[in-house]
Amino acid sequence: MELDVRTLMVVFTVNVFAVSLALPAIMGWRVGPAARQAVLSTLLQAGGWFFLVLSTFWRQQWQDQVCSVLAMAGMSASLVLLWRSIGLWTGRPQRAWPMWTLTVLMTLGYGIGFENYPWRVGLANGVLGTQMLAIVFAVSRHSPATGWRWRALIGLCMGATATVTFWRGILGAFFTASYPFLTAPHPVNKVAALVSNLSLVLTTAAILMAYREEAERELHAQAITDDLTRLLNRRAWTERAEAQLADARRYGHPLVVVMLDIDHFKHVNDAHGHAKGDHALQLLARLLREELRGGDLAGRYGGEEFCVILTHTREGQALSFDQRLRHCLRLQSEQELGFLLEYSAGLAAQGPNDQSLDDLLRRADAALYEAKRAGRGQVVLAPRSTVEASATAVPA
Ligand SMILES: Nc1nc2c(ncn2[C@@H]2O[C@H](COP(=O)(O)OP(=O)(O)OP(=O)(O)O)[C@@H](O)[C@H]2O)c(=O)[nH]1
Repeated sequence: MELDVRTLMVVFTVNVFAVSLALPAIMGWRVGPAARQAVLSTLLQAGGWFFLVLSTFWRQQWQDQVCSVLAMAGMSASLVLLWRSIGLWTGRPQRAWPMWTLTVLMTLGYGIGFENYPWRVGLANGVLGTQMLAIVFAVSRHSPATGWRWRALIGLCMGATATVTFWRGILGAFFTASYPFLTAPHPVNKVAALVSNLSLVLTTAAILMAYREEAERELHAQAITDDLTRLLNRRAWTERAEAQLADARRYGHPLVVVMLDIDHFKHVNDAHGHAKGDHALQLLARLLREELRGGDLAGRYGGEEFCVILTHTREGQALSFDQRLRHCLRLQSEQELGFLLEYSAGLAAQGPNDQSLDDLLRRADAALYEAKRAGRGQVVLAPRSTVEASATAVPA
């Protein structure tokens, strides 16, 4: 069977164009930056190949030079964009200027030295192959938040394409007589065309997998996050808090639950408007995030009520946390909201009688009620045992 290299290149170009139209049609237009750059990458690849095929109709004429330069620029830029989208998807974006610099220098060097065949073929393939290896490196870096399948697919495709690209570059630069032009029926050209076609199919599948993974991650984040404050919502907080509590019981480390509720919040809404009320909730959520340590857990429990788990923490440290938060809220609320915002808090340290999170929450809630009843703007520590707690607790 005789494979015609130019025909394979034309088929490939048509396929890349089809993919660059199909991807946005499948993903939609309102996608994140990673997916957008991946789509743009296929579009540039299609453009690059279009000019490459076009260039083969005018060998060694000025049209060949213009089309080839555009082809190299498009292909190289396409690789940079794919590399960038992988950085975003894996949560490890890198500075892009070295890659862009390579693209610009290669395009310039290629255009200026076009008459020198070994130079231009060696340079272009060397740089393109290097950029492909950068992609292989990007997908092979440890990224626990992303699946390995799509990364492995891209790594495989780019590894194979880089191999034929370097092979072509070495032939062009050092064995020019055996590799006279791009569409010559040389094995490297046939293999390159086949590898490119195969790699396009698999890379497209990998891009769609990465996109689906991103969409799933976003959906999950939305499902566990409170829209207004960006803290965990009640269900997610409860789930995680139960796990924290189980850990604390298993390893015997101290843990404190804090329930806090903004004081006179109805008045905040009535006097300053609902938007200001929302801003107040966001302010307290932000300060909570800033004041908490890594393993601690804050969530919006409902309306103007928040719940916090302080791990490896005893009552004294929890009281210091409350003092810090209270102090920051006083300062920031005057500055940002234009009025003083305060909260009441109930604090319950895990004791031997607490069988579940519900027990702890009940005691913290009773203490919060006490704080409200005692005049607000203060913290109350729940008595340690559930028996004592039920004695002081007043139904909320
Ligand atoms: N702006 C805003 N207000 C909310 C939100 N969720 C609940 N609220 C309001 O929070 C207010 C809570 O009022 P109350 O339960 O009477 O509590 P309070 O006025 O803070 O009184 P105390 O807790 O006893 O100090 C209600 O007016 C709710 O409408 C929200 O997401 N945004």
